[in-house]
Amino acid sequence: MIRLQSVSVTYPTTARPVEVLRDLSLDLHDGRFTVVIGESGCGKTTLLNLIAGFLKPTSGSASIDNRPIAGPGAERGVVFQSDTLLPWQTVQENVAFGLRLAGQSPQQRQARAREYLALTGLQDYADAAIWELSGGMRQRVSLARALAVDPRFLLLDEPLGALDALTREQMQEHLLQVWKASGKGIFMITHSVEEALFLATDLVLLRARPGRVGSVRSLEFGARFVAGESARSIKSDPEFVGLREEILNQLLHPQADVVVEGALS
Ligand SMILES: Nc1ncnc2c1ncn2[C@@H]1O[C@H](COP(=O)(O)OP(=O)(O)OP(=O)(O)O)[C@@H](O)[C@H]1O
Repeated sequence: MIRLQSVSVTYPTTARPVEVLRDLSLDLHDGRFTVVIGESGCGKTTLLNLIAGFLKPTSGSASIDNRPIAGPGAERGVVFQSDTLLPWQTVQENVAFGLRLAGQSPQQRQARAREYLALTGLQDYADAAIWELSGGMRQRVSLARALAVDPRFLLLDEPLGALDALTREQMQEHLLQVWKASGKGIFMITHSVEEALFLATDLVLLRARPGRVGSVRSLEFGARFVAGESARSIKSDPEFVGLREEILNQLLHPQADVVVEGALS
């Protein structure tokens, strides 16, 4: 389990120190799909950077299995909004890239890359060049590359934000299928309330200035999708629609916060 305990982050900018997160506590459980939503600038990426080990808290602690997070680690794979693929390499070479750093033989790397290309539905594109792929396919390559090193947690910073609406819906379904098949813990940032509701098992609303947890909810819409219900049926369910409006209202009128107890541990 990844645990953030009373973390605060203050950036020492040239004008004056900026307190971005204050006294934030959050648990990320193995195998759960935690989604963070909150207004622009409330500190979501800062939170992801803490979990990834790119940043240390100004105060408080970030730990994995009670060990302090001292930097990036192979058990936490990160996928960013814009892909960071190597354009001169093929799809399969990109997926195998991280495995070279992990010290695997060429045969092991190719076998593992093929396995994760199949998981992300890209088995027919192994030899394609990156520039031949659509935005959604590139994000799937990024996902396959992060999964191939077998992290316990995937950290996704607005991974679907640059995609058109239809591809985004398809990728949401795809993410849930990958989550189910891989059993990984996922931590994801999004700006879309609908996306957050559909994907999250644990939905975290961040409050702004300084960023702190407004509420945490346990949800089962994603579990219903992986159990076989269609995305359209789930997203048009009155319960889903009602929650979407409620959360939009909370984002627009922060005083409407409700902290749901028991979802943090
Ligand atoms: N390295 C930094 N130095 C100084 N200020 C920073 C730094 N990184 C982020 N900030 C500031 O901290 C605040 C939170 O930034 P962060 O990127 O974490 O928010 P966010 O919720 O992810 O935003 P968005 O939704 O717009 O991506 C912003 O005001 C940003 O300008």
